[in-house]
Amino acid sequence: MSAPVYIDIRSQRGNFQLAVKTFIPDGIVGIFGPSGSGKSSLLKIMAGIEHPDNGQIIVRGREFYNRSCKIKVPARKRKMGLVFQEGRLFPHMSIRKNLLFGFEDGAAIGLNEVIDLLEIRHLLNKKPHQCSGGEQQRVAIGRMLLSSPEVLMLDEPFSSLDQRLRRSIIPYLIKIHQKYHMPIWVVSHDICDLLMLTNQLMIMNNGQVVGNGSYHELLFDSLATSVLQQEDEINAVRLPIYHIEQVNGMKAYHYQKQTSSNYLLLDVDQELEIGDQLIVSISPRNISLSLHQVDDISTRNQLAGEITSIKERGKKVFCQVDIGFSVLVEITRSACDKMGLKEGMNIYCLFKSSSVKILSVGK
Ligand SMILES: Nc1ncnc2c1ncn2[C@@H]1O[C@H](COP(=O)(O)OP(=O)(O)OP(=O)(O)O)[C@@H](O)[C@H]1O
Repeated sequence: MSAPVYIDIRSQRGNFQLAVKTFIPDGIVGIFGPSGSGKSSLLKIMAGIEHPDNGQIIVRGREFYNRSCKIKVPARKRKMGLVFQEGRLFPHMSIRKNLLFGFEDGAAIGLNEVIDLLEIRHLLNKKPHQCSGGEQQRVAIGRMLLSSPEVLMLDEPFSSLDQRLRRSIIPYLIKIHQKYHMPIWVVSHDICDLLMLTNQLMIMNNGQVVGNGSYHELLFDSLATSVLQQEDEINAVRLPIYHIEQVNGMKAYHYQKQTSSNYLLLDVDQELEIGDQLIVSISPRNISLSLHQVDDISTRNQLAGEITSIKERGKKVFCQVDIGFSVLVEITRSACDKMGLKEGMNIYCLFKSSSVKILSVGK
């Protein structure tokens, strides 16, 4: 649709040097890296709140910064919407007034649209302190949307909230992206939070971008691995529910539009409906591979797929398998050799219903 983002900047702040040279694609991008790696500094520079010492920034064809050409577009003209961790709502103003702050007539996104999208109508007459942390986050995002940003940037939008609350914002971010096709960049310390939103990650370390790509690619990238190795590998996937049926006394959730024998058998407390967007996680260690379906076994989920890649990470071997979505499966080298696993082979992924965690359910 539009050109992605090009950044080539250097910035010295005391002992810390930010030296970033990268492209950022459209879509939702998760920015991950240890504390002090420069994530917030980068977002502030992109927003125009701070400026680098030199370099160039181009966003969707517009040059925001070019030291040699003396271009320095001010923050208010950039339309880079940066939402801070704590939301920064005005405490003395009602939620309605907070939302309308910065809203200009003729803005691309209307007030009612934002109120409905973020489900905040019941909050309009309240003050920020009368809203929960999650509600305040939604209002802060709503206020930013009303300023018609071209890119929505969220700096640790989840970290002041407990896990359940902070994850409640994720379906709203997905809805924003689906509705407005707006690039969204999210900084988080929690890789699982990011993977609930997107597979596309940018990894930062010591002021540099050390990886930019899909989580599955980055897991096997030697530079990005220096950061990702601190984390357990995880499959976190977003699945739409297209059809629900009863199979052997359990509910089977079909996640592919076309008819398929692949479905998830899940232990779910809440009532799920067709059209729901389910975000689930499963550890690569909890999935087994089999060359055939296995009848006399208690493992209920046996999903047919194709091995798309086999890669090593330290002493571990990971198969990436397409079962209608891409999953990583951790196996031993000896199992891989004994089964003669190869890319392109048909395979079954076996896992217990109880090993699938439901992270979020949204519409
Ligand atoms: N204005 C400044 N003057 C001096 N040093 C600064 C300034 N701003 C940031 N820094 C330093 O830059 C480094 C990167 O900070 P930054 O906040 O960008 O990291 P971060 O990756 O967002 O960290 P966190 O995840 O903890 O928020 C830190 O060492 C910080 O102390």
